[in-house]
Amino acid sequence: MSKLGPEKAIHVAVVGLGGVGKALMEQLIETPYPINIAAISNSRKMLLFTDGTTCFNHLQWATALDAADAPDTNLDVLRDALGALAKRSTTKVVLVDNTSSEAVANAYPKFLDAGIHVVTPNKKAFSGDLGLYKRLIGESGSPTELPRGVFYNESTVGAGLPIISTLKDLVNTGDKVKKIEGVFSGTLSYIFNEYSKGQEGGPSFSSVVEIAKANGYTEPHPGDDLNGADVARKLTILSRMLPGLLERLPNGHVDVQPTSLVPEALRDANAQEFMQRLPEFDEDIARKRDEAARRGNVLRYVGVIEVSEGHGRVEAKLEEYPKTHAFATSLQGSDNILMFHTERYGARPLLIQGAGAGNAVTAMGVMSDLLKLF
Ligand SMILES: NC(=O)C1=CN([C@@H]2O[C@H](COP(=O)(O)OP(=O)(O)OC[C@H]3O[C@@H](n4cnc5c(N)ncnc54)[C@H](OP(=O)(O)O)[C@@H]3O)[C@@H](O)[C@H]2O)C=CC1
Ligand SMILES: N[C@@H](CC=O)C(=O)O
Ligand code: NA
Repeated sequence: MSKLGPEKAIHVAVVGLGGVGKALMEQLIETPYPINIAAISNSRKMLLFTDGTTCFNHLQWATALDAADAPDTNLDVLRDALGALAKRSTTKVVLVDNTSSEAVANAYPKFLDAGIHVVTPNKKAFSGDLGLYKRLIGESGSPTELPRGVFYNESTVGAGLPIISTLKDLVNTGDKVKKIEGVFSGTLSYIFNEYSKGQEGGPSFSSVVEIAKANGYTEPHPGDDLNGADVARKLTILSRMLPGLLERLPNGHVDVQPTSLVPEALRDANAQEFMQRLPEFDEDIARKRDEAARRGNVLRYVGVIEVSEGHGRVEAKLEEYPKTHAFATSLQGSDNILMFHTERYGARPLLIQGAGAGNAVTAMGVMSDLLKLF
């Protein structure tokens, strides 16, 4: 329980109020830690409370945003307002990005340079352009007036599960990570956990995808999960944290070519058309499931990162596993399972398992990152 008084309150701007953003607002309202909401925004509207004169009622944020005549969601306006607040405040100012927007991700360096901290479940900045990533980790950039902000991104891999923090701890304490393998997608885990239960006559693939979407596991466009891009992003995020891996990969950078489960005809479909037309392709994937079942196996979508003497490998693929394998027996719902094979955890890997997608658990990871700033 926090004993911190209101004078210790950190200032938090919440950008993105979809599934994760709404769950975060609930946790911000409930928390005993002192937090001032400095701004809220979705893709259409933004409300700023950085001038200290607005009395913001946390409980009515949705009504306030809906009612607002505030069409400006300009990130420079937000950065300037938060930057000014950072200059005059004795406590920290934080941008929380709960979008999957590349535009917001691209703006992080400007926020960090203005002394604003960044907390986010958005994977784009840490898995996209290497130049942007180098700016984020401070390998490039120019001197700043205020001390540079720091970023926390626990929920970018395994939602609230302590994956990023564990990997940081392993690396920072000098352990040598040799291999990370597991099921990295909550959506694909849910889909194959449920789908493998049935055989001929079981649930259709598209109906299971529909439930994963309704449960808040999927990306805003479910094709981003089914084409393996989301797993590839998570593998890239972890790979970039692993000393010595990049130089062992072909061309010196992570280039995951994930197996895609998206039918060719739906490759360019928008989210709505994608979901409408997915049932047309149910038979193709049912055939794969039934063939695996006849061999006594189940389907699982897995990721592997390997670093060995002179060699590196990063892969995302659909594999068959015997029904007795841990990936077949121990996973339920949207579970992720990650195994860290390291020098110290030699004989038996360090294992992390639990819900790897869902609004509440993702918001919990974001919230836990925010609490690191007190
Ligand atoms: N759901 C999960 O289990 C997990 C999600 N994540 C990540 O969390 C993030 C959010 O996911 P989720 O909540 O499911 O997504 P949603 O689609 O439910 O919500 C996204 C929100 O972002 C807003 N938005 C989009 N673009 C902008 C922009 N340029 N400026 C301001 N707001 C914007 C949207 O506005 P509007 O309402 O106007 O459309 C919406 O409120 C994603 O990056 C996802 O990868 C990470 C781990 C797990
Ligand atoms: N869509 C993602 C959400 C978490 O990153 C997943 O299913 O794993
Ligand atoms: Na995590």
